[in-house]
Amino acid sequence: MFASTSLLHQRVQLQAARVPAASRAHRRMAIVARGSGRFFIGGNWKCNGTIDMVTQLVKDLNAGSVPSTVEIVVSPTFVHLDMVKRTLRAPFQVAAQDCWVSKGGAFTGEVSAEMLHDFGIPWVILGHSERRSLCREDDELVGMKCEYALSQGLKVIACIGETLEQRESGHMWDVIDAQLQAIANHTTIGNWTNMVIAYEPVWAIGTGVVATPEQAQEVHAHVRAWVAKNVNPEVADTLRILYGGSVNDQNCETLANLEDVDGFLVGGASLKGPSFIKICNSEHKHS
Ligand SMILES: O=C(CO)COP(=O)(O)O
Repeated sequence: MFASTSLLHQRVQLQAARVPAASRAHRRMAIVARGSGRFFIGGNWKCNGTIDMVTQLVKDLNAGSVPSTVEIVVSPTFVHLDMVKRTLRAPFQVAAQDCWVSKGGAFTGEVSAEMLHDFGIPWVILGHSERRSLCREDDELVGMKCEYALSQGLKVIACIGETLEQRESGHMWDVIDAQLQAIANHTTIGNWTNMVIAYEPVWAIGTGVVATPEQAQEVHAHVRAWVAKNVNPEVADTLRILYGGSVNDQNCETLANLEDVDGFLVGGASLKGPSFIKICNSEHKHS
């Protein structure tokens, strides 16, 4: 089910219109030329899984057929991470769901970026809304985490997104801009190629209410325009902006076809192997 269309955002469309954007096809060629998958699918397993369940999920993913043009990264819990990394076949990669903000040491319960790098974990998700709300991670902390993880050679899936209250009260663009600004403050231009941005409206996460194609495209275009204006136009052209929030194997094709949607970050549906494989094939059908 798609959420009802909001009419909030002429400002963004005007802003987006001022920035000469590369076409989707041109953008994807540039992304491929620098060696990345032109479309990106993340599977965020959150705090789920037993050894048996994870073993079966890895088996299902390994048996699936996925296009070589798509970069696919699954993110198990810390305890399952090494097991999944060792048993999942290429092209699947793995990501941690978080890491500590600085060098490891006396920080009970934490896992540092250098430990992940040492284990050969290429990616980390940072700033997920569940960590922002449940663990009180603010914009500045998320920016600092991005900076440290990137400095240790990790690639980052940086999450942003507004709550329903922020959207309905007209504060959504300020919230999104502040989240982007904090990330940009801590990221060198060169490091943006090691980062993807995941737009995950909080009201769509785990609710079954997915953003409408208009809502998703509007925010993705805004994010690209913001990065073009405040970071660098070339960075914006090749930045992969993912949508997350109730993506499933039924709605993924419509969303994958949107101009500024370069992939997904999938929660619940990434725990079901066959569904996730279908989502991994959603963009391929449009190429
Ligand atoms: O939070 C998400 C991915 O990080 C989205 O979760 P759902 O796909 O379960 O809505």
